[in-house]
This record gives sequence, C-alpha cells and structure tokens, in this order.
Amino acid sequence: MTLPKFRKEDVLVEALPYIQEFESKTFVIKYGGAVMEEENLKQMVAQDVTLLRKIGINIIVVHGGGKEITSLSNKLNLKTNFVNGQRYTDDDTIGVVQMVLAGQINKDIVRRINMHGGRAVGVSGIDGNLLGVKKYEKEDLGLVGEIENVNDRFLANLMKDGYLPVIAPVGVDGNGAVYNVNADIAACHIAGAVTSSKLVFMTDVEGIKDGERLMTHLTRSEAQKMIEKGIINGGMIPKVESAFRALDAGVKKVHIIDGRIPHALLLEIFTKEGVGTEIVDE
Ligand SMILES: Nc1ncnc2c1ncn2[C@@H]1O[C@H](COP(=O)(O)OP(=O)(O)O)[C@@H](O)[C@H]1O
Ligand SMILES: CC(=O)N[C@@H](CCC(=O)OP(=O)(O)O)C(=O)O
Repeated sequence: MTLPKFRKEDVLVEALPYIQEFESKTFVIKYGGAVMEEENLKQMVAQDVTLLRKIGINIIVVHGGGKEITSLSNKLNLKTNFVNGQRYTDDDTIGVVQMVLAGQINKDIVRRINMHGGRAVGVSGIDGNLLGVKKYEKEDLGLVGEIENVNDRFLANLMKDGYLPVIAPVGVDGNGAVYNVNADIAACHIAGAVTSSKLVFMTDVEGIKDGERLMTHLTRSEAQKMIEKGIINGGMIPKVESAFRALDAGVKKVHIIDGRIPHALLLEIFTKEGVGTEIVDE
C-alpha cells in the first residue's frame, strides 16, 4: 500500500480554521482501553493533549483503568464481579480502585504530560470535593457512586491558571465515604458541568459500526434506534447513553474515536474527515 503524500504546510493550513474555532473552548477527553496500555500510544496522547492546551484549548482528561483494577484485584485474591457493566465494589475493592485510579494511573498520565511541558495536575473526585456522589440506587453495586454534583469552579480555576486537570473517577459522599464511578459516566457529567464544546471518548474500536460499516456521523435519534435494534450493545451502550446525557447538558458534539490510531485526537480535531463517530443532537 502506498500512503498519500502530505505536504507539511498543507496539514498546518488545514488545521488553522479549527485552531481559530476552538481557541478558549473546553474539551473533555475520556481516556481508556488499549490506549492506556501501549507505551507509544501513551506518549502520543500526552503529546496531543499538551499541544491542544498550548494552542489555547482548555483540556480536561478523565481516565479509566478498569483492566488495571481487575489485574491488581486478582493479585490480591479479590473477586471481580461486573453487574450491567459496572464493578460491584466492596470494602476491599474500593481500596484497590483508589490505589490504582487515583494513585498509579493518574500520576503516570500527569508525569507523561508534564514531560512535554503540559502543566497537568492530577486530582481525584475526592480532591476539592470535585465529584459529589450518593450511593448508586438502581441496583446494589456496593460502593458505586452516582454523581450528584461537580465542582466546576475548582476546574475553572485550575484551567484559568493554565493547568490541565487529569481526573480519576472516584467520588465522595456527604459523610466522606469514597465511591467508585464508571469513567464514561464521570466524563459526561464533567463535560456537562463545564459546558464543554466536545466530549471525546478514546476507545479501542474504530467507532460505532453497523455491521462492517463505520458510522461517521450519527444523530441522537439514529443512535437511539441502533440501541433499540441491538446494533449498539455491550460496552458501547454506556458511552452512547453518556453521549445523550452530555448533549442534554449542552455539549455540542460527542466523538467516539479509535485510540489505537497514532495521534487520533489531533486527526479528529484538526482534519475535515476526522476519525471515528460523531454524535450530535439532530
Ligand atoms: N455498534 C457497535 N460499534 C462498535 N462497537 C460496539 C458496538 N456495539 C457494541 N460494541 C462494543 O463496545 C466495545 C467498546 O466499549 P468498552 O470495551 O467498554 O470500551 P472502553 O474499555 O474503551 O471503555 C467494543 O469493543 C465493542 O465490542
Ligand atoms: C463503577 C465502575 O465500574 N467503575 C470502573 C472505573 C474505571 C473505569 O471506568 O475504567 P474503564 O474506562 O477503563 O472501563 C471500574 O471499577 O472498572
């Protein structure tokens, strides 16, 4: 296969209108899946978010780490149990969740971004009462939390001072108890609270597919029909439902992109074609 030849100056010029459009806007990026495992991809994401921040876009990173939590739980002989896509979180497991998300993964992402001069600050939902939660009510998931409020002023202050918040999805309730929160759901609540222009889910599929066909653009009603027909299922459901919630809260576009593509974030944001699927209101 011969790749098309790009002239560097054309690539930069194509990016210019997007740079103008997005200056001072806020983007929330949910980072998870394979992108969090591969060394090269981790470095590229750190470069991409730093570049976006440096050209004046306010970036907030929300990260997952489900696989890493399961792996440490296994080493500690703790059982893993998922109920409808969420981890049943008992007293021992919440310790592991906090250690892995707010400790190891959060600091690893912060360190990488800062190696590129990105001014990242790692916080969990406990810091500054960023994610106020109550116990999840629809079913008993132990210490899984449902977000009731987001301290958006705390985030706004960090960004005003030029910092790039990197958020671990654990929350705290009114009594100071710590809860586990699904990272997709945390990202959508945060995007809504800061009226983000874009919410980008980086995952390890090409985007939303109908059979073999990648759907590059979907309206809410088209996506809803794909859920009803079972074309969208499994781990994609919480992402798409989070996308709907974010659109309700005023987010303009939600993107589901393939984090396995090198520099997928830059391609999505600065090229006409983009990568993956965008979901809009109508
Ligand atoms: N229509 C669809 N298009 C693409 N992926 C889909 C679709 N329906 C279900 N999926 C599944 O959703 C998964 C992505 O969700 P998940 O594994 O939870 O991602 P992450 O770990 O990045 O949060 C894909 O691996 C795929 O198996
Ligand atoms: C309640 C719940 O399920 N929380 C998730 C939090 C991490 C997460 O969401 O990580 P990914 O984005 O990598 O899946 C968990 O414990 O796995």
